[in-house]
Amino acid sequence: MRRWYTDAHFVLPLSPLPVPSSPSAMAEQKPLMEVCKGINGLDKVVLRDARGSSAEVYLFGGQVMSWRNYHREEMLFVSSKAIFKPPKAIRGGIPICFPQFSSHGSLEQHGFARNKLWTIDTDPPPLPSNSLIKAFVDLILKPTEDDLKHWPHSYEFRLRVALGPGGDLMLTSRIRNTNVDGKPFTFTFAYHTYFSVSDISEVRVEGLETLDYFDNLKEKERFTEQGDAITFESEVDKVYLSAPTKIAIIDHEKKRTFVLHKDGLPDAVVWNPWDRKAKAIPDLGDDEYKRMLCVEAAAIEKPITLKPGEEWKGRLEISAVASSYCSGQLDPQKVLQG
Ligand SMILES: O=P(O)(O)OC[C@H]1O[C@H](O)[C@H](O)[C@@H](O)[C@@H]1O
Repeated sequence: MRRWYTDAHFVLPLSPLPVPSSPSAMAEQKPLMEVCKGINGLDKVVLRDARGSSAEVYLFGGQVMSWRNYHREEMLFVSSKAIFKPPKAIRGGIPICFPQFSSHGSLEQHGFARNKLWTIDTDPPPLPSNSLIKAFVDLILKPTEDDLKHWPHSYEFRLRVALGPGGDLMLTSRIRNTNVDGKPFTFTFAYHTYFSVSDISEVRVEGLETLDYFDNLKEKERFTEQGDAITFESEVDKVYLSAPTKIAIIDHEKKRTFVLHKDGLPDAVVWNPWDRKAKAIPDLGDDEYKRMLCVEAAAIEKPITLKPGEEWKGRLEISAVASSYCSGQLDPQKVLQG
């Protein structure tokens, strides 16, 4: 594998560059993976595939901040008031909640991973030879001496962000216990994904019907969801337990369906702050709750425990498909072929 480094730029072709279809396509051809400056000079990695989909990952937070389809349409929501000043977490994209989801423990809300500067692994493990992935980056987070004072565990967290065939966004987290004192550690986790939606009142979530959930708005009391797809008309903050591996977010107005495929992440959080809470969140516009929905693949109810040397893996794949989507049909392949 070849690599180029310059002071301002770091470019890593992951496979032979695609053959452009025309001279203008040739002029537009850009590297599949590039490191450059984002908002407020923060470093970001840009991934692109040959057909024009892309993803942007900020090293601060290891946070995916953009995911665009072939038509260059943005799939993720980022608040217009988002603050890009470490160590404040950025409101939007896909913050990583680790080693604690929400306030389920003694650490700061959602743990510290979203407030840390991650590094790029310049020599990542290779993709499997049969992989269809065209562009990817591996980010790594390890504790500093100072971090160990707050959470006394050594770990290596490797986050792989990839663009799959069809422009899907693929996130793989591998967390390894590297403690040398023989001690296990326990954590909870979420991919806190902010989806961009046309109008929250026109959105339906399928796949969570009849599940049990903890309602964060009712002191985490346990309830059972009714049989209908989930729709939105007020604040929602629920942790659905043992959710299926596939969940669909159907945006009627945009005629778009997001299909989430999760693995190693049993739970799913659904959050929309609605009008009153949106006004109380300083880095969210008053009306922006209408254009966002968080559906978060997570491991919360049963925290993960790792002994030294053990590794945990949690994967999320998201595809965005045109909604000729049939209700109740959660297989993205069928949707694409339909
Ligand atoms: O404001 P943040 O710390 O980013 O948290 C935003 C939201 O995250 C999750 O979805 C939680 O379930 C909510 O209770 C929380 O309000």
